[in-house]
Amino acid sequence: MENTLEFNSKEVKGHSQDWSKQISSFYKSIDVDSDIYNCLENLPRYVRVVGFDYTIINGFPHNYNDNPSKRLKSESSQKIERGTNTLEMNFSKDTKYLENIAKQLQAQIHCKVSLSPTILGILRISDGKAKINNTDLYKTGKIIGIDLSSVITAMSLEVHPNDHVLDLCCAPGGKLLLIADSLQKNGPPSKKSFGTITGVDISQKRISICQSLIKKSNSMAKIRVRLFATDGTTFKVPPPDENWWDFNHLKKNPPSKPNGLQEPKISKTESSVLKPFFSSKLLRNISTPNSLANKKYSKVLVDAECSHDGSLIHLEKYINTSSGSFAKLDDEFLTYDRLKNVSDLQYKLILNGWNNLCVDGTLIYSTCSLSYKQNELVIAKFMEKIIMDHNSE
Ligand SMILES: C[S@@+](CC[C@H](N)C(=O)[O-])C[C@H]1O[C@@H](n2cnc3c(N)ncnc32)[C@H](O)[C@@H]1O
Repeated sequence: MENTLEFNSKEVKGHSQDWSKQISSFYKSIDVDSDIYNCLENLPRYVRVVGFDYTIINGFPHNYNDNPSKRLKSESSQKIERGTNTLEMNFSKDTKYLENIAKQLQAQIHCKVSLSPTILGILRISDGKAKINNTDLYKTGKIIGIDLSSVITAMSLEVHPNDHVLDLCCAPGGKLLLIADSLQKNGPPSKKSFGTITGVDISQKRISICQSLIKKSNSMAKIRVRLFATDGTTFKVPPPDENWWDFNHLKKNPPSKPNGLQEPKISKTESSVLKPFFSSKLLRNISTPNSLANKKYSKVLVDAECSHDGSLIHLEKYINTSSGSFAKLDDEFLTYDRLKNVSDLQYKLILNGWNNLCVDGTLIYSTCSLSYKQNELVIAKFMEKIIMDHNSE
């Protein structure tokens, strides 16, 4: 099916009403409710309670009228399958804690806050425009804003505490921080929990925001994070040694040069020459032995740059603020040149994500666009390439 939105973006630029009609018909053609923008007025928003092991409650999706608190109390513990592990969750203890945070938040922002009926650890704020930045809970890093779809994307990686995760387009870092928390679910780093997350983003400004969010976070999981401000299409730094967290191991195997960094030899994005933009002290001090130069990540997330047409909250910001309009959205995100190049960029990002992924690893590709050109067609081109490469080996 053709993506009318992108093919016609040049013609509709500056004609916001046409564009709005056009996006509606585009959604209709892919079986998305064509009235999708009519609900822009009453969207809820979501926040994540930092430090949880985010768990889908009894499968997904759920009836939104369900009462999660009541249901969770009646099923005080539940076995959850996570990869090859079965985890026992104590819902009633978690629910009490979450209800308490929801109550505090409600008192601070003066609108209804409830537990998400689908994912334990997520709170639903009835008013999508409610601001959380001035609340104590946000300032002390106990909650962080996130879309429900972002939570589901990050959870789809099914991270295990020993996974080394690569997030190739990480800023501002909502998914990265959630994944870090999931790595921490068995407690501090150890032999059984040495997982890390490496975030990469090309935008210095956005990665600085990511760094601030990490610093603000109340979660110990930030010890597992390192960030690189560089191009995700060529990034090639291996994951850390599995003893990175062990001071004694470090003492016995000190890095050969300060910070384990060597003079650039090949390219700026090559292994062992690229300096992290941010990392915990332990992760910064590791040296990458030559034997690990070809080591790869067990999980890769490519949350690619896109046209943002599927993000209703994002669109609402453009349309319902005094300076906003569909035309502004066109100018900033849907220009012909941007759309022409974005699917090439997406293809290069997913291909490099694949090159950084170990055998039997998991790669998730996501966008906040509903367009075929940026989703199905990128995946098809990528699959074609890896099948061809495989056959010619
Ligand atoms: C959809 S946003 C990522 C959102 C992020 N994963 C999160 O959960 O907060 C896409 C990001 O891709 C970044 N980006 C664009 N081109 C890139 C490239 N060549 N390499 C790495 N990052 C890139 C943008 O700067 C932007 O921050």
